Amino acid sequence: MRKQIAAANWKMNLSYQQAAGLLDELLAQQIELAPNQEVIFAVPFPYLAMAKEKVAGKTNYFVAAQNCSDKKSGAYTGETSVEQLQSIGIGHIVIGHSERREYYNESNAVLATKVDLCLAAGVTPIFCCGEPLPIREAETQNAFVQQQLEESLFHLTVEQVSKVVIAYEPIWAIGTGKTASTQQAQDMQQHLRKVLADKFGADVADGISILYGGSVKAANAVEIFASPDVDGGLVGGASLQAAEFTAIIQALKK
Ligand SMILES: O=C(CO)COP(=O)(O)O
Repeated sequence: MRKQIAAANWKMNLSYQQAAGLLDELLAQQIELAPNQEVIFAVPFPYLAMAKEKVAGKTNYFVAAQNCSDKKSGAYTGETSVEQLQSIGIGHIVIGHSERREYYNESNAVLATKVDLCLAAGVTPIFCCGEPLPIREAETQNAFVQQQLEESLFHLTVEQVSKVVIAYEPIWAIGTGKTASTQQAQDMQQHLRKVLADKFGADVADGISILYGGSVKAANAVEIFASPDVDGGLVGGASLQAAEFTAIIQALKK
């Protein structure tokens, strides 16, 4: 079975002390993960080293950055490169979250470059995609999200794309409490897997983990994760609560 992943996206939340305390509380549960299960904490840049230290030695627990530069290196004040993140042991980076696409104008082309930089450095990109509400209301979501994959991932080789984790996050479900229905999530993720199969072959598509994100909670995680094409979740608000995120981890398919 492909990897089942519970990924926490803390976004720009928590003080250092709160972040350290949350990790201590979560890790103290000593949740045993099955060989195909992973937990990833996507934490703000200043907390990466601390988080790495706390998950050290815990099998299948990882720390991710929430972004990276689309430049390899150089005079880009304030930016952080993939290679700098890799050099401190960061092996996963969230790429193209809808908040970065919206607030920082990250295009599919820029995101393709970021994916390339991740793969060149041996870092796993967690590639985010998803439609805004008007697209959903127009019922053109499949074409919209398919285009995001086509423009950012379809230049990859079979070997490269097999290393990508995808997170489908309908923008209208992010932070709203209005979770996509289980059917809506499954329909889209099944469509994305078919699109990937048509391009890269069924075996490769079947091996790619596709997460759902958008108001995942302890109360809905079991139902959402049970769908055949949902391989876990990328979780915002609920990941800031130890009890919530513990339940979400425990909802992963084995
Ligand atoms: O953006 C998200 C995760 O990346 C989802 O956020 P919420 O879980 O708060 O809806």
